[in-house]
Amino acid sequence: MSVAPLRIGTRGSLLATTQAQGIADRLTAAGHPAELVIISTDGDTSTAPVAQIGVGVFTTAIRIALRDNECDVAIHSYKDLPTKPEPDLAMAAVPTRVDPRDALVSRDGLVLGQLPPGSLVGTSSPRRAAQLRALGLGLEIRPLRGNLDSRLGKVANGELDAVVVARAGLVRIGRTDAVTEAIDPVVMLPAPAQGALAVECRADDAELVRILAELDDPSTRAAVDAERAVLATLEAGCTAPVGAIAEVVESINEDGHIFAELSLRAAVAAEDGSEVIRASRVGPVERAAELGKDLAAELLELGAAALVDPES
Ligand SMILES: NCc1[nH]cc(CCC(=O)O)c1CC(=O)O
Repeated sequence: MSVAPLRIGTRGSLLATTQAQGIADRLTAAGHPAELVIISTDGDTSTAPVAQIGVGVFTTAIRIALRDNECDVAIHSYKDLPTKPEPDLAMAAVPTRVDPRDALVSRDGLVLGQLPPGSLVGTSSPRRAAQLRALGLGLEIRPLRGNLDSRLGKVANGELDAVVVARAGLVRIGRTDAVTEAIDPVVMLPAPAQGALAVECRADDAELVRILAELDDPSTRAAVDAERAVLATLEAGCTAPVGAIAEVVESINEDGHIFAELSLRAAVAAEDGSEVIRASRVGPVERAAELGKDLAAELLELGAAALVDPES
């Protein structure tokens, strides 16, 4: 290996650079000095709703930089990655995820159930909007984009009564103080892979694949594989009203032997909140992707296709 530092490609937002610096620090501590390379993505240069810009808005430019050898490693928020496989890139590590739940940030510390009807709640995620509407609380959903600070600022300045964002983002930038409720997945299922990072490199960079593998957390990888298999099977993208969460849980067999299983829950919601289709199952950790695929098939049997793509 050359002695030049590993170049880690990342977006330039506070959230992105914080999470990428965490990976760089771990690599440096393990004897592989690393530095960040900031890459601007369509999601950074456009203020249009993400659902309009299309899939891969936060990730495509970083992957191009990786392919063009402008960086050696790419770090993405895993939930921003399209589900389409990229055979020339290796998912070299999926580090331990942080809390995957969505978080409510409201004025006056109100939790969801305390927000009066008519409260203005900011989110541009169809998944969050649909699940919020399905609660039947009479909340008014308002579009919300921009970096985390500006989103929180809209609550602080009174423009909105509350916003819903990924709790993981607030954890990473040290703003968990702002959270008024970590929303239980029974109330709102997070986006598939929320709170997880994707660490990619070129698939033919065998030595780097081996080095990055040290950052991998197999339980997080299994959970994310199951959640994203739901999304891929439903042929839904990162802006679809699809939520999923998987967790490795301990089970016990008849001989008293303790073993790990993967527990997966998923939901598809109508954007107007009129319907939410839910399903869940538990299966072997080694069969994470099949578990997700099977669960998606069940959701489709229950009528999910019409909710994922209302035109169909
Ligand atoms: N592009 C949005 C995005 N991508 C990843 C995160 C949060 C952190 C994560 O899920 O790892 C966010 C912000 C949000 O949803 O509030």
